[in-house]
Amino acid sequence: MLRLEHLRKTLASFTLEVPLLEVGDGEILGLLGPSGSGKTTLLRLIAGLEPPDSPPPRMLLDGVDLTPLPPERRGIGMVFQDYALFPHLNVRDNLAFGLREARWEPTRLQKRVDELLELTRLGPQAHKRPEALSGGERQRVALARALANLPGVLLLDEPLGALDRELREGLWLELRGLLRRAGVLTLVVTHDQPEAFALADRVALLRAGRVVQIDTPERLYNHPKDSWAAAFLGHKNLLSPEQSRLLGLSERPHLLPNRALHLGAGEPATVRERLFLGARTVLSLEWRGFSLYWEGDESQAQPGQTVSLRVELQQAVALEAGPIPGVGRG
Ligand SMILES: Nc1ncnc2c1ncn2[C@@H]1O[C@H](COP(=O)(O)OP(=O)(O)OP(=O)(O)O)[C@@H](O)[C@H]1O
Repeated sequence: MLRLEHLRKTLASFTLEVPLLEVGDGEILGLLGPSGSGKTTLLRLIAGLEPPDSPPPRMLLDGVDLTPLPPERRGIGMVFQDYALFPHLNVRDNLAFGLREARWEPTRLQKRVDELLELTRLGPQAHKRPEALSGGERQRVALARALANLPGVLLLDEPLGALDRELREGLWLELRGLLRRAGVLTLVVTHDQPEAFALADRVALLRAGRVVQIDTPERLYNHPKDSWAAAFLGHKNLLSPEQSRLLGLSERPHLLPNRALHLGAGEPATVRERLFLGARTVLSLEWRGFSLYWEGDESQAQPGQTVSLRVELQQAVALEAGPIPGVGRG
């Protein structure tokens, strides 16, 4: 288990402050937050690439404090966005490199490389150099190399960031499966909400150097803490305290999740805009003077038409006050 206590780092006007963070054995924790929220700084502190502020924190890995140890003695594997593979070495030698440096005995080393090729299903590519690999294959080599020396913790910084959107989505299943098979406690940084949800067992949401909420993807999405978290996680229908009151809810911010909105058998709503996104259709609706977004499998409703909308207000989720205003009125 990894347990961080009283971790603090100031960089110019930015401060990262993590009073307590625990990650379980074999757990994949996603670090999700906007640009500049401190995700990379947190990884760098754990890896020992950045010194923490004093008084020194405690960073316990299975009870051993990593804080005084240099990076190479922390038992941490890292994958950066650019993968940093050795271009002149084939896949097998890229994987063997660190093990040779660590003076692994040759038979044990070859066995470990074979295991890694099997784990990452890179056997057929073993004799190719990085230039002859696809983006996804390079990413797997980088991951295999980070796992080579049996690290206690794996740190992934935007591991799919070098790949384009469609390829990234295709690799979520593969990467998730690979991490599961590897069974190593992993922290994975991403600024992409679906990616964090797809890869992680739990997600820590960072804002301005603080972990504002940490939970399973489902609970985080269904019960964001405040309006900021709800908006960052992709929710569109946020009500201000005043709007909540007008709808008969308590006078605090609320989230109307998509499951609360049903087309058919309700009150009239005017379609302002319709977006067809392939698997989903999005409608921007005006209902009782509120702007609401509906999202579903299909709707043929066109801008200017009136549809019937049923809003289940009992599904509204109460939020703490946050900086994002509610949905537009009028
Ligand atoms: N060496 C440094 N000196 C001064 N400020 C720094 C330094 N490194 C990072 N920062 C600042 O610390 C803050 C957090 O940076 P960090 O890279 O951890 O954020 P991030 O969440 O990983 O962002 P991104 O998603 O853009 O990579 C930013 O405001 C950044 O400008």
